[in-house]
Amino acid sequence: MELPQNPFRRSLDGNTRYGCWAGFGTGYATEILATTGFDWLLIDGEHAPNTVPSILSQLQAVAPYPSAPVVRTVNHDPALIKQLLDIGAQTLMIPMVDTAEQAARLVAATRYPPHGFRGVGGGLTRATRWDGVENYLARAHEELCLIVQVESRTGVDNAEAIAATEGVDAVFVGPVDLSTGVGHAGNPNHPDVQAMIRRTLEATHAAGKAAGILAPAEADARRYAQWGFDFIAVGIDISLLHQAAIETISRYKSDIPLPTSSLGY
Ligand SMILES: O=C(O)C(=O)C[C@H](O)[C@@H](O)CO
Repeated sequence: MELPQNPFRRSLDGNTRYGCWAGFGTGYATEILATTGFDWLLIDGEHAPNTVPSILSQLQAVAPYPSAPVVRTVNHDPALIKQLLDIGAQTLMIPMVDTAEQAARLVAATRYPPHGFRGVGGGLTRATRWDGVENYLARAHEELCLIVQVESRTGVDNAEAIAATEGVDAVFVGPVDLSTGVGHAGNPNHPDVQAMIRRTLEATHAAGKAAGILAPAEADARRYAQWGFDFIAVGIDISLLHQAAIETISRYKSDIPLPTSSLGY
């Protein structure tokens, strides 16, 4: 069979693509999201209770739907990256990338020798459809998409070099970690943080790469779309359930405390 296409990579055509964080860690919940019209879904292996098997079940659950899966790793471990690629993740988001050297090593972790050091799983893997994909070893990289997260002052300072790293396809700003790391905890809208976000966006576009960001508050998402962000996560499933539950019960009970965050995290 032909190498499966990567719908996320192919969707990055200059139009803003809207996504949702998938944080429940189950195929059942992520499949529900996949039926609702989001362009892409972030299966979060960093902060959600996910493991390689739970990510596999979510990839299988969303496969029939148009929402493209993006898998976020918990760290930079090449062994974990190998496992996630082997179960068929084609788009990876890696958190906390501060330097071009880190970015280059992450690229190498996704490529087979001589272009990198990914180990060969061959017929054991869903990625190769159990050895059914023709020329997988030579062609796998064509349908991979590597997104690195810039979410520190150092990362912003190095944004040009990170974005220009060959094999990096996109840069995703982590507004919560960035704002917290520079002394504005929970306030990505602080002018200093907004300037850092804009700088990262411009550096990414100057390198010819796509830029993404998380913005659950509608005003933020609309502003970032206007700035030219290519993909924006406009919701977090956990927060959507939490908010809807509170709104529902507070129609019947007057003593329910309303959510304090206006950012929607
Ligand atoms: O720093 C950020 O912003 C992110 O990387 C996203 C957070 O990790 C997200 O889990 C907040 O809910």
